[in-house]
This record gives sequence, C-alpha cells and structure tokens, in this order.
Amino acid sequence: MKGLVIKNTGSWYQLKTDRGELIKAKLKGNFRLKGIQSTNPISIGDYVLIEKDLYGTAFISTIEDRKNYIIRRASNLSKQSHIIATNLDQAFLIVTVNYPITTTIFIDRFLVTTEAYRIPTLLFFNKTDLYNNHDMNYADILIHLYKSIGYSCYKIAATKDEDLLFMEKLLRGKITLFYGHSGVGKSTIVNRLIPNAKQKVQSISKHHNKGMHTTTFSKMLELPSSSGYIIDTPGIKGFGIFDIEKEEISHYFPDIFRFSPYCKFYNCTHQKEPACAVREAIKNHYISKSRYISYINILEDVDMNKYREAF
Ligand SMILES: Nc1nc2c(ncn2[C@@H]2O[C@H](COP(=O)(O)OP(=O)(O)OP(=O)(O)O)[C@@H](O)[C@H]2O)c(=O)[nH]1
Ligand SMILES: [Zn+2]
Repeated sequence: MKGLVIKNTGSWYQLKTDRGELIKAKLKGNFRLKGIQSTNPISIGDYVLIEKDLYGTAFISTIEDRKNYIIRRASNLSKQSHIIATNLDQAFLIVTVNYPITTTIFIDRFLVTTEAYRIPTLLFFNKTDLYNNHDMNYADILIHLYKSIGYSCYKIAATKDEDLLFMEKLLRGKITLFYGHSGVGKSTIVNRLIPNAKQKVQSISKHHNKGMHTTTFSKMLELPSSSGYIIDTPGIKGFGIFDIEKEEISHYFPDIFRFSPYCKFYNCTHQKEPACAVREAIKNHYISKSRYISYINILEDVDMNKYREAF
C-alpha cells in the first residue's frame, strides 16, 4: 500500500493512503535513509510504502524518491539538517508592506531558497484593506519588480471572500508551502480556507519573543473541496541552503543570472571584478538595486562561511 505522510508527531506518522484512508504508521527499526544527514528520515510530503505486521500495525518500509525538499539546520550548533517538507508543488510567500513590514531582503532570501530547490513561488501581498496610498504605491512597485523577474504577484485581503476563492483555485490538487513573516496573516488565510484547521491566530502585539529554534513539527492541512494540501510553518523563521558555492548564488537570481554569462570572468561574483556585465546592467537599470543588495547580503554570509537562517 502507498501513502502520503501528512503529519509527523515524532514517534509516529499519519498517512493518507492511496485508498483515501487516514492511518497511523511507524518506522521500521532498521530503516535508514541514504544521502542527507537529517534528524527526521521521513518528512511530511513523502510518499511511502506501507506494510502491516501480524498485529495490524502499519510500518513504513520504503520511501519514494523526492521531487524536492526544503530543510533547515536542526539547531545552530548542529551539522544535521531537519527536513521541513518534501515534494512541494509550489510555495506561497505572504507579504505585507506594512503591519508588519516585509523587507526585500526577506523576500529575496526566500526566493533564492525556492529557486535552489526548484519550487515555483507566488507572491501574495496581504492586508490590502489596511493599505494607505503610500503602502499601495509601494506594493505596486514591488509587484512590478517581481513580475518582471517572472514571479506571479497578487494583491489580496484575508478578509475578502473573493480573494480567498481565488487562492483556493490556485491551491487545488497541489501541495503548497505557506511562508511569510509572523503576523502577515498566514493562519488567518489557512483558517478561512480550512475551517477546521484551527491554526492559532494571534494579535500583532503577541508576535514578539517567539522561540526561534523550537522544533515544531509541520503538518499538511487538506483542503476540504479538493485534493490539495497546505503546509503552514508556524514558528519556523527560516530555511537554509546547504553546500552552496559563491559562484552559484547568482544562479538563483534569475534577473542577475541573465546577465552573468556576459561577464569577463566565468566565475565572476559581480563585486569588484572588471568588465562585470551584472554591475553594468544595474547601472543601466536592467537589474534592481534592491535585488543586488540582497545578492551581496547572501554572498557575505557564504563568504564568512556563516550559516544564517536564510532570512
Ligand atoms: N485587516 C486585516 N487584518 C488581517 C488580514 N490578514 C490577517 N489579519 C490580522 O493580522 C493578525 C495576524 O494574523 P495571523 O494570521 O495570526 O498571522 P500569521 O502569519 O499566521 O502569524 P504567525 O502564526 O505568527 O506566523 C491577526 O490579528 C489577523 O486578524 C487582512 O487581510 N486584513
Ligand atoms: Zn559579473
């Protein structure tokens, strides 16, 4: 029997089988995963094969190859990673230009991660009902920028039924990761799309002092009207990209990567090298300065061999 892992409690897994049943399963004692060193060999989003023993207990025997995955370092000191989710079809980045402010560095760090993991990403500018003229103008500038790079962008308000209906259509039949700063409205959106999800919604003032490295087990929430799933990531403040080379970072900035083949040096990092086509493109406004600032920001982390949460 085949199953999709939709919840991990640490000691057992909840699966949705290909027959549509919900079952609990355990991991076989001798189960080993080749490849990534991870604190959790099985993650939500994994497709697994299940065997039942004589007593009817279900065991996960095999895991199918993953299309992609998203990870973070298990803790600051550890070299091990923690897989947050696998086999994602898309990611929704929820952004607000105010209440709270989402910076372009935050947006770009997330986009680099999803580019690296080849996860299509859509941007949703939420809380538009609260925007004044200035907020709306700024949102439009950002939307213009990110659309020109190739990302779909939408203005929404979690309070508007038609916006939720629109989101729901984009979620149908897909596994979607929700991500965004604390307080941008992820739980509000999830609760309205999935009325029995009961994701905690907090007032803005209570959003401080949330534990950054508490190991939360993410879960997949099934949409009532379709075969889609949402992965909410409460408490997770960043993902990481492991083993990335300096020269590789610009590959995950499509707008910068477009120009880098024309740099004099094939391994140009677009900082101080002569005849750099990327810096020339910035000068001529083909690449936005804010994107270059984010690029340098990530480069500096790699330079210092520093693993920082991706944003
Ligand atoms: N006016 C307005 N308020 C919203 C909107 N979306 C969310 N809110 C409010 O913003 C606050 C924070 O929303 P949450 O849904 O808890 O935010 P979150 O992104 O889930 O935050 P974390 O769980 O900390 O990651 C709540 O008070 C919501 O009612 C919106 O579109 N318009
Ligand atoms: Zn260059």
